[in-house]
This record gives sequence, structure tokens and C-alpha cells, in this order.
Amino acid sequence: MKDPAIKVNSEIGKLKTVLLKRPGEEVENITPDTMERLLFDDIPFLEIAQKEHDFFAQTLRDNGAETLYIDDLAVDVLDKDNAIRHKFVETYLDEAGYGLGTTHDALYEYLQDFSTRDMVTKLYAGIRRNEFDFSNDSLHDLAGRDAANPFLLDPLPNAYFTRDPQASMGHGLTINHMTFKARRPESLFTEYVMQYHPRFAGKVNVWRDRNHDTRIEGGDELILNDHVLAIGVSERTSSKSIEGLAKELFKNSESNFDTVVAVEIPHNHAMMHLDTVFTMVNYDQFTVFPGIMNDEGHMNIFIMTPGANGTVKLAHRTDLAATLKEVLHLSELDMIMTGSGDEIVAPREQWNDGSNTLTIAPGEVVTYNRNYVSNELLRRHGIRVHEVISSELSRGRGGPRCMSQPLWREDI
Ligand SMILES: NC(=[NH2+])NCCC[C@H](N)C(=O)O
Repeated sequence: MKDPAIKVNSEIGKLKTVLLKRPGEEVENITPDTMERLLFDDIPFLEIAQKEHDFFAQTLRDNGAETLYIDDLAVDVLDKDNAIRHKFVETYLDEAGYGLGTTHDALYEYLQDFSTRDMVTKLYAGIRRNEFDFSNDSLHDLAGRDAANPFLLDPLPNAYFTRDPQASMGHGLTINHMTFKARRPESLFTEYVMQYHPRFAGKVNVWRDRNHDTRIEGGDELILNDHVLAIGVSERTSSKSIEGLAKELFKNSESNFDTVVAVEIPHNHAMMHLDTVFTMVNYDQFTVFPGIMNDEGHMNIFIMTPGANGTVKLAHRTDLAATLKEVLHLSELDMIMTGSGDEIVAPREQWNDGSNTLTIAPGEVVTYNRNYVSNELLRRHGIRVHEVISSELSRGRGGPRCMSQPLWREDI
């Protein structure tokens, strides 16, 4: 049987194909002044970040996964048809605020001189204001905050977190309208790959595209099984997006999803996505950061199911473990606390993505080596842990699940 273009019906099925992006110049094109806006907490050392990412990718390949790189796929698409390349560049410049005028023309001409590979690399890395000569007659570019930005086109340092610009679910995906400007261009690459690359064109469902004005990011989108999703209501995903996605999935005859568990989490940078505080590591085992529950262990949770005439029924819950048992029909389950729930270790390891595990098969995960307390606890709960090196990668505030977008998992 041919490999599926996209087939992801769980968080834990054996990982067969995964989408990655190797960190490039973009992670060093961050400055102290732009770090916060670009969603980083420090400036990684590129050479080491690349070595760490190569180690991560090799770990996945050594365990049976095919690794695809989004920039390679984008080059395949943009290189084969000048009209597609033209439309992509025009859209990219328009979304960056250069729809027309001298800056648009200068940037377009500058990019024309690049090979497709070099153009894609350059777009990820960013284009500096002083990289080429042109007579700029735009007040917008010459005065105010934008003039202080050393880049005409911002670098995309978060691109190695391929979890977020899209989310595979079933035989399709969401292509996401991301929350912050710093990340929005990332999903344009996804859109073109899914629409034009022969591996995906005409073979995948787009459950929600990036042209909505409400925000959603893949770190919030968890595929609990072939008909149940958990989606975080978070700093990065709005309840409106979740409602819109649920209605589409419930009405689309090609979707098997009939239950969405909306889980409200604190809205802050450390816990920007649900997968920074909660992941599924086995049929009945989960990691969870205790700081997302109140003193009584409660949260704000809604089970969403199809109602009459295309509406969505809501059932309110407050206990995460009980809700998971209910929707997954589990008699028992095991919630493995980040950092053993210790008041110092738990927040430290959550900050460095101790709960952001990537499950590569039921009961088998990839984690950051720096989260040694969480890793030891996972092993004590019978989980097989592959540790990857992480000192530079973790400065971007994302872990192994963030750095990976499954395209095919074996069914469980
Ligand atoms: N799925 C995730 N937890 N992704 C982490 C993304 C980190 C990135 N710096 C951002 O703020 O967007």
C-alpha cells in the first residue's frame, strides 16, 4: 500500500514520517532588542543548535521515522513553476507590509536574483535593511519604529518549531493563522507545499486554512485518538478558532472527529501552548505540569460534540483526568507530573519543556536531556525515554514535540 500523504490518528502511534526544519541563520539574526518580539528568551549559538537538531533528527530516523524538511519541500514547489514562485513572493511581501511601492519592487528584484534554494534560505534568515542599495521613498520605512528594525523582512527563528504552523489530524491538517506577526509567514510555506507539492497536492484535507482572522497554533492541537482531539485555549489559540474547527470537523463527511476537548490553560509565554504542559505518552499515560490546575486540582474544560443543525454541544468539566477517562473510555490512567511535581523542579523543567515530550511509539518518547528529573520519573512509570541534547535548542522555548510535525503515524 502507498504511504499516506498525511495520516495521523493519535499522539502515540509509531512515528513513520515527520516534518522538520533545521535551524539556520535566522536563529542568530536575533538581537537583544528584537528577542522578545521574535519570541525567544536568548540568542542560540547556531553551530551547536544545528548539531543538536541533527542529533534529534537522527534519533527519529534511527527509530524508524522518515524525516522531511519544510524548506526542501518548499524549494521543490517554488523551483518547478515560475508562476507559483511569483505568487508566493508577492504574497510573502504583501503579508510583510510591502504590497506595493519602491520597497516592494526592490525586494522583489533582489529575490529574483537568487536560486530558489537560496531565496528560501534567505526568506527564513531575513533580509537586512542595508543588504542592498535602493532609494527608499517610504516614510513607513524611514521613520518610526520600523526604521529602527535592522531587517526589512524579519528572520523566522521559530521555524524549527514545525509543530505550530500546521497540525496534522486524520487525513488532513489545519494550516494555521498564527498569533504573532513573528511567526505568520511560516504557514505560508505550508500552504504552498500542501497545495502544489506532488506528495500532498490533492491528497490532503485542509480542515481550516490560514486565511481566518482568528488564531490557532499546532502546539495546542493534540490528536488523542481517531475521533477525539484536545485543543488548548491558550495565549496562541482562541476559543473562536476551536469552535470554527470543531464545526468543520463535525460536518465534513471526510472527518472522523466527533469530540473536541477544549482545555483552558494559563495565557503566558512559558505555557504558550497546551503541549508545553500536557502530552500523551501511552494509551493511558500522560505528562502534565501541575501548575495548570487550581488549588483544588480543577481547570476549565469543555467537551464539544455535534449538536442539532450544525451546532456544537458543550459539556463543562473541571477535572482533566476524569475528562480524559470519559472521552477515551479509560477505567484508569496515569498522569506523570513534570519534575515530579516538586515546587522548584516542576516550574524549572516546564520552562525547559520537560512536559513537551514527542511520543514515537506507545510508551516510547523523545525528551530533552536537561530535564533529568522528569526523564527519570517517566522511566519509573515504564516509559522508554530517548534523550536528546538541548542546551541551544531550548533557548527558543520549545521541546521535541514543538520541533516536529508528524505526517504519518501507524494507527493504534
Ligand atoms: N508547540 C510548542 N510548544 N511550540 C513552542 C514554540 C516556541 C516559540 N518561541 C514561540 O513562542 O512560538
